[in-house]
Amino acid sequence: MIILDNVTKEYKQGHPALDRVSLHVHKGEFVFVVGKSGSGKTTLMRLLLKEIEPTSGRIIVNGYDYAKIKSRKIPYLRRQIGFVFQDFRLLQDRNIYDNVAFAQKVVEAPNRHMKRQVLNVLDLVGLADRLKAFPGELSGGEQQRVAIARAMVNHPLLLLADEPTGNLDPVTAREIMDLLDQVQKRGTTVVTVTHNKDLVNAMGRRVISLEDGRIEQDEARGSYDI
Ligand SMILES: Nc1ncnc2c1ncn2[C@@H]1O[C@H](COP(=O)(O)OP(=O)(O)OP(=O)(O)O)[C@@H](O)[C@H]1O
Repeated sequence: MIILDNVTKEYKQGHPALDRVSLHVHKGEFVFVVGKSGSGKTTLMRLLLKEIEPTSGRIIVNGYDYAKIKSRKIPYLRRQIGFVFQDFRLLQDRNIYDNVAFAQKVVEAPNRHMKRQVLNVLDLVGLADRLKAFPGELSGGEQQRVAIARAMVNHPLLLLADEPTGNLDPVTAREIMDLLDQVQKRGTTVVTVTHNKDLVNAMGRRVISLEDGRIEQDEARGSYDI
């Protein structure tokens, strides 16, 4: 699903944010990426989203070689990747239904499927009864559920989450992590950047630790003990 081969990203010459990182993530895996501030976690996510280009090395996601992909194919690639951010990034002037439906419209899904799919994912995240609410009327945890529903509505093969629980209390954070766990159980590969040691240690999943742009540890049922 994800192959990184000797990937380096230098924003400024001589200071690699990622330094010769090689990594394989299999289809359907759940992976945590941990590490101190500045260790390169967000850079890794941005490379996987093809928001930025590596300075050197090779990135292949779902069979797409990022160096070779034609620009007209990039929308197809992005359609297969959902993402969730710490600050939710919902459209404040749209209701919950429209926030999720908007992701569908972006990929020009046929209208007759749209409504059913939106309702399905909102049901999955437990918000089927809040369709008409606006983001400002929801708690942080509920807003993150909407963001996850939006990320899932196109049935992505890969879900990238950058600090999805960073703004949430511990109980809500656990609920969001359990939701990502369900997303993975439905077949989506999930890569989650987090600083939340308790959750990483509770979930017993693969943990990739970055330090100064390099992979320090990569453990199948890892813990977070930096
Ligand atoms: N756009 C940019 N231009 C220049 N340097 C950058 C840029 N983005 C990140 N960096 C640098 O790259 C390094 C890695 O940053 P990155 O944001 O990937 O770290 P991080 O592990 O996500 O940190 P945090 O946990 O604080 O979000 C840091 O030294 C950072 O200052």
